[in-house]
Amino acid sequence: MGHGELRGVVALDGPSGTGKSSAARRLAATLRARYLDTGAMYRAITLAVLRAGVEPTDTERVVEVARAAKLTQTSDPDASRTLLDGQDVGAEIRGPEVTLAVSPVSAVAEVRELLVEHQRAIIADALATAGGIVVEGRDIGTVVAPRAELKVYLTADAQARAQRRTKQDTASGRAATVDAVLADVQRRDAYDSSRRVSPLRPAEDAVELDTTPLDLPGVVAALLDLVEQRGLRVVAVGG
Ligand SMILES: Nc1ncnc2c1ncn2[C@@H]1O[C@H](COP(=O)(O)OP(=O)(O)O)[C@@H](O)[C@H]1O
Ligand SMILES: Nc1ccn([C@H]2C[C@H](O)[C@@H](COP(=O)(O)OP(=O)(O)O)O2)c(=O)n1
Repeated sequence: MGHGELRGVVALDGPSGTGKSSAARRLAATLRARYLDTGAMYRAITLAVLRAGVEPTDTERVVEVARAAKLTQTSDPDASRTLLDGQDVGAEIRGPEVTLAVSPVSAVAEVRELLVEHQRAIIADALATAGGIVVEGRDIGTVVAPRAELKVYLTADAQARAQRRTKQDTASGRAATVDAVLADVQRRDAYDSSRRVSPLRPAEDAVELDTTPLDLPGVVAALLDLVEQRGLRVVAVGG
């Protein structure tokens, strides 16, 4: 596989609805780099927990399920897929049942250890094969890739984030009101920021980017600027 135009790791963190997934995917596609959605991995383990009939707060059994689950996360920005025990669960992991249960599951230290190890292996492989990867989540700059060449922490007003999510849910056929989505966004923000293990917070050396006044192309352009300023964009010679 040929090398793309990104050298190294771009870490994108931030709360729900700030545009991490969409911006990371577009940035990676533009730079012909790899893309890793770590939230999808926590969601897939959460789906496995629900399918096993285990309570998301039953830490011991959650860890057993996480250990037994066969999780595959692909890193192609144009076809990022999540497979659980061989089955594509991309749609199901975005549903309300998983969204409701994902915070307690992702607060379990052993679950995080397993997934962080898996994520680091995907990153190492991407660096070897494509030269660069954009990784998004909550703890990429702080825990998963603390030596990332660029760390960006995305923020946006809760109201703006709830509006974006509501539009997205409606478009994918899930009924949602802005108020209900706002309550969910705030509940998860509080939970993810206050958990003991790897809480959501910006790395000390992260650049903060407030996306409230920006549209998606605007966010991607700002990220591309940062990539170029750091000298991480190389123009491939001969493809
Ligand atoms: N800057 C933006 N302005 C308007 N809508 C946006 C912006 N960034 C993302 N969106 C939309 O908001 C929704 C949530 O974005 P997503 O990338 O999934 O956020 P995150 O990964 O941070 O939760 C998506 O429907 C996306 O298209
Ligand atoms: N690196 C990560 C990524 C996600 N998580 C947790 C916290 C989030 O509430 C869930 C779901 O993440 P995801 O990015 O898919 O969620 P949103 O797209 O923001 O709704 O997983 C995490 O703890 N660490």
